[in-house]
Amino acid sequence: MEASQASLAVPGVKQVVSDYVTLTKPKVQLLLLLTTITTMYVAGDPSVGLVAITVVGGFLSAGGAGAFNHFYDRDIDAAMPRTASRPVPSGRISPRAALIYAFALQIASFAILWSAANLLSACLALAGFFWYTVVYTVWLKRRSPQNIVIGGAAGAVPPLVGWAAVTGGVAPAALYLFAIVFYWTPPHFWALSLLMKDEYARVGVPMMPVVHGEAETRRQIVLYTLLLTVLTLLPFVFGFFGVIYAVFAVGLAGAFITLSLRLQRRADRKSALRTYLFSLGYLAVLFVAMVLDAQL
Ligand code: HEM
Ligand SMILES: CC(C)=CCC/C(C)=C/CC/C(C)=C/COP(=O)(O)OP(=O)(O)O
Repeated sequence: MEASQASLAVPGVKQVVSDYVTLTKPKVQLLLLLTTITTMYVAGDPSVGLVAITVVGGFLSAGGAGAFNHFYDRDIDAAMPRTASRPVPSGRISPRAALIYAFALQIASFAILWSAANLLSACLALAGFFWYTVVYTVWLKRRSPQNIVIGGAAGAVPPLVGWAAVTGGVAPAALYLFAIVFYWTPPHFWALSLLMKDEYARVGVPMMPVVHGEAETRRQIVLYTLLLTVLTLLPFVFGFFGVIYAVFAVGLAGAFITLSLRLQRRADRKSALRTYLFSLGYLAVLFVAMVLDAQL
């Protein structure tokens, strides 16, 4: 009896490991790291070892940032059904442990990137960590509907980390890749926020549909998708990428614009979900297309 009570109270090793992995937002990491890896092959001809080290460093930094977000947002996460069962609000991991873990991961990231890649890539990852934790999570998320636009810059840092790891610098082309993720983030998140509006409203987080309404959010999604389209075509116009990239960029942009216009016209949840899901594939395919273009 006592033993079974103890096993109820103390989470098993599997649960603990799974919770600490959850703190790093692993699914989001897959796409963040895809942009890092593909950028590395656009920037040059990195060794497999350097790519592996950069992936580990990037994972630790973004994972630390995710853990900090779980720590800081535990009050609002506890009040939203989507997030209530996360490790910290559900009590399986203490806030203190999550905070220590967050900084430990970022310190490990800095040490690994600095020693095995270079100081610039380590500093850029640290800047991404700072932007996502302090600027987005602490400062803007609960204050302004522009939280995604400004705070979203953190998620655009991984290509800079990858570029710096390979070349030791940040060329204008790397800033293009940064800008692409930067302009992609608002349509990605705002489409999803249309589905989560009531939850955000309940906890007082001023996301776009809560503050400016759903119609304005759908309009902004179309606007940013158009800006993103122009931006993604510029590298072709300036000769940085060739025809392979252009074919993918035009095809992807056509589909993204079609979906965002349909979302505006139909104003239903299904279209919002489709636009959000497409945004994930859009970014992945666009970055892979860059590698194909650069290598073929
Ligand atoms: C401020 C910027 C961003 C915000 C607020 C945001 C927000 C979200 C939210 C709320 C979800 C729903 C799933 C969840 O609850 O975790 C999500 C999913 C996702 N996001 Fe973002 N996102 C941002 C930027 C990015 C960036 C830069 C990337 C990668 C380049 C990314 C990749 C993903 C992926 C892959 C998913 C799907 C994860 C899953 O299926 O659980 N996001 N995002
Ligand atoms: C280089 C570096 C360190 C980059 C870090 C970038 C990073 C971790 C981006 C994650 C984006 C994301 C999932 C935001 C959701 O936060 P949210 O708090 O709005 O969503 P939630 O309500 O699901 O917690």
